[in-house]
Amino acid sequence: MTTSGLHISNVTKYYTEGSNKISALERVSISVEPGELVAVVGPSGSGKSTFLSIAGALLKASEGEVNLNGHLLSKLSDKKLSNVRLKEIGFIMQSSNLVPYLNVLDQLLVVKKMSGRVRAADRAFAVQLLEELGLGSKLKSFPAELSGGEKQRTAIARALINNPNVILADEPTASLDTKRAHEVVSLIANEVKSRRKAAIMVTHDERMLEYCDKVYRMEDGRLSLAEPAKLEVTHV
Ligand SMILES: Nc1ncnc2c1ncn2[C@@H]1O[C@H](COP(=O)(O)OP(=O)(O)OP(=O)(O)O)[C@@H](O)[C@H]1O
Repeated sequence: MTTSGLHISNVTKYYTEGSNKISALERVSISVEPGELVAVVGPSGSGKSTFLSIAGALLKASEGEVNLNGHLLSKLSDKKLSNVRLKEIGFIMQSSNLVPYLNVLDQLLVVKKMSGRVRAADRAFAVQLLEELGLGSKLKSFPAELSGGEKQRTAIARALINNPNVILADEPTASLDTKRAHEVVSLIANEVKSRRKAAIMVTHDERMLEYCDKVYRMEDGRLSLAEPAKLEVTHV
């Protein structure tokens, strides 16, 4: 039976700088089930980017294991890892990173093209996702014609187009005002619930924690479940 969701066990990551060994993560463990949105908060330099890169198969753990929807990442070749990244993971980054010369619909279809042919059903799914995210009237608009919130919503739809099992979001509200930030994170939460994705969001933004099922805190490379009463979010 395939293990669904994202399961990270005892992951340690060392960086070497000359003769120095820097420990960025220490025996980090977390399980995220389908339909769950968890937040990771913590001060700058605590290891959040390293953690998200390892969860997203962009960086290898020094020790420990990542099980991503049944794939044990330490056992995969680089080619298989890039396939896992393309098919199993949707990334939402701080800035939407849209291609300036593609319209909103094509931003999604170009991702589909990278993993094969674009079928009529793919186009229909892309339109459905964009409609769900309130972009039904913007299919032919170019990034320069969109607001910050619309760009980020396009990035959410793009993260979902390959129907990945895991969503990883890195400070998705960094460039948004309060209203747009709420809109974007509540849409991420809705998609995670309705499409049963296992999702992790790294955030400095305290206002967004209400949308999350669990909040973890990263401190000096160690990850722990935050008690709501003790939660302190560090702003940078
Ligand atoms: N490529 C690298 N080589 C050496 N040390 C690194 C490298 N990347 C990160 N580090 C170190 O690992 C630790 C964790 O860094 P990381 O970027 O994961 O933290 P972060 O919580 O994401 O910080 P921020 O919120 O500022 O992005 C820090 O001490 C950092 O200096």
